[in-house]
Amino acid sequence: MRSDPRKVPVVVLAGHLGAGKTTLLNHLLTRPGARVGVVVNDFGDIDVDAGLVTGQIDEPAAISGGCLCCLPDAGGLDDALEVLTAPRRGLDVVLVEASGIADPVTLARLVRFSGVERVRPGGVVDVIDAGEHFETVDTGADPPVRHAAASLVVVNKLDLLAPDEREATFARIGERVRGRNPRAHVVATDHGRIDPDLVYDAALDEDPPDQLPLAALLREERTQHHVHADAVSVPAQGPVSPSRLVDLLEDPPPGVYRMKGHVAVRTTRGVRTYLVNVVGRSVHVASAAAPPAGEGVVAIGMHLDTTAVREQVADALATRDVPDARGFSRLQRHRRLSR
Ligand SMILES: Nc1nc2c(ncn2[C@@H]2O[C@H](COP(=O)(O)OP(=O)(O)OP(=O)(O)O)[C@@H](O)[C@H]2O)c(=O)[nH]1
Repeated sequence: MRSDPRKVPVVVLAGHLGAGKTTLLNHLLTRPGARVGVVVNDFGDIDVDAGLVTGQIDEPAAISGGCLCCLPDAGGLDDALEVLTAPRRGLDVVLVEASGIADPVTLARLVRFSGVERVRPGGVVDVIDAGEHFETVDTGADPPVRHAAASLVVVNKLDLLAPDEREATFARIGERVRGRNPRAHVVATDHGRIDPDLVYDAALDEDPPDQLPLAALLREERTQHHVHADAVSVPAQGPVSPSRLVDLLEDPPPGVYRMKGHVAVRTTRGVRTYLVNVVGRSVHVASAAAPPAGEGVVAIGMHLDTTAVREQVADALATRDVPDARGFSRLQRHRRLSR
């Protein structure tokens, strides 16, 4: 059976917190020629990811405030897909970037059973943080169920491993993925730099035949629910103290695995804005333009004491509108190391 050309493939970009989904998405959007629509699911209340999507699209449809698979009615996913698959838009593909806590099996199901007529399931791309995978995702005796949902597995961040560990780690992840899903395509990369055709070609696949694990999983009545995660979003009211900010980034509140957001700092040459990212133990700081919706940080983790986390993050983001040379040089050091 050939696919209906009037339908638009919808590809889910999944991956654990901070694995590199937004980075991969931005890489895909640099491909000239493809007309791509984007849906971004930010788990916190601040649209950090939506603000970071760059490239040749009008504007991403942002679904924030919770994880897609937990929000009632999938949090408006069908509404976004209805708009993006409208024939007058003429899109070749729609990419849905899920929050880092979303379960790929549930996401695949949301697309498969979407009420939108012009949607065609285009597969699941699962981004893996090569350095953290065996600490965060693949921690049991059996390979994780999520591997069954992926049509393409992108083993990312290999640059963060020692050169002599890369091949073995990639092979080990591939073996575990194929333990669940012999058909999954597994690629190695860093910074999401994969051939975009891999994603778009995955989108050309017909529906998987019934014997495939995904089809069976999708038929199951009970969906797999992810471990409950909490997000604490704290807006900043003005420039912050770089010393306190760096203290926060280097030593996040207990249970916080992921932090991201924009912050501004007063320097002797004016106010500078930074994009900050924490994933596990790694801290990434980059210069950024001031976000239209204002600065702020989202902290995400499992079983958080949200009141304590909020207080700690708010303390670190308290306004301090005077230059602090020592703090600034600590922040700049992180920025240099992040390049
Ligand atoms: N060194 C290195 N850093 C990377 C790579 N890919 C992404 N990063 C960095 O990792 C951090 C998280 O990347 P994102 O693309 O925001 O990850 P994400 O999966 O979208 O994050 P969530 O949506 O919060 O789950 C950022 O600081 C990226 O610059 C990589 O391959 N190597």
